[in-house]
Amino acid sequence: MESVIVAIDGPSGTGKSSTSKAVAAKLGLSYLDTGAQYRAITWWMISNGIDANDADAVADAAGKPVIVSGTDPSRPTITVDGVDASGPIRTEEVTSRVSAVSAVPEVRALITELQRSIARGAAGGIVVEGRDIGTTVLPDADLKIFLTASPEARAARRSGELKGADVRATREALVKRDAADSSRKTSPLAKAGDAVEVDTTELTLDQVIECVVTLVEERRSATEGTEKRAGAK
Ligand SMILES: Nc1ncnc2c1ncn2[C@@H]1O[C@H](COP(=O)(O)OP(=O)(O)O)[C@@H](O)[C@H]1O
Ligand SMILES: Nc1ccn([C@@H]2O[C@H](COP(=O)(O)OP(=O)(O)O)[C@@H](O)[C@H]2O)c(=O)n1
Repeated sequence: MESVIVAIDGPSGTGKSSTSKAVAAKLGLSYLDTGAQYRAITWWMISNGIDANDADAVADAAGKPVIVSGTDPSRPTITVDGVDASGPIRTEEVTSRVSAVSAVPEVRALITELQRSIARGAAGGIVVEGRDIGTTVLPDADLKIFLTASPEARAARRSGELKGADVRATREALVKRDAADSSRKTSPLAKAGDAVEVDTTELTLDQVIECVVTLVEERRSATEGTEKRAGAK
């Protein structure tokens, strides 16, 4: 297989970003954080005075910001209208509004198209992480992984990142965001039927990375075997 497309989905704090970046770096693949794109469009809406809960206003403005994602796993970047957005997209304000903005079908249609064109352009292969990559964005991905972990483990990981954050409040915010992401009409957070589910609750990050690298390598050698047999016919 010349290039491999890996889709990694799952709720917040399951280890998607850390795992995807490390796997891409180890295997020489590109990397795309689709959550960062939804965060970027949400940041633009807030900066331009558009109410995230006003779906019509969000839909009308969705085509205005120009979002560009850099796909080097050792240095992922994101800009909005040429401005570095990597810091501002991680604020509490963006986190609390991103589910509303990302539920708007016009937003999803635009961002999904952007994601597909980035994946098509990644000649050596790519790891794409998000919520609907295996189900909607790249249903023909070579390998689909669905990461899970208990809400307690996920909240502990997240509050470890946000220094001083209360674990209970973090857990509540996270469960609320998962519920919104899983229940929206357009392309909800869901496990694809053919995805491999990995429960990371009791695993270290290194173990999760190793597990996914092994799955990619297995998939690659299985496909190469099939390609060789087809070529020999
Ligand atoms: N298996 C794991 N065990 C412990 N901590 C982890 C594990 N996987 C990820 N983390 C940590 O949890 C936090 C959230 O991980 P991240 O990759 O951002 O998750 P997601 O992208 O799914 O929201 C990070 O600080 C990361 O280092
Ligand atoms: N493919 C995706 C990725 C993210 N999202 C939305 O973007 C939000 C932020 O995603 P993220 O991956 O940055 O979230 P974290 O789990 O890293 O906090 C999610 O809560 C979803 O609302 C989405 O709808 N579809």
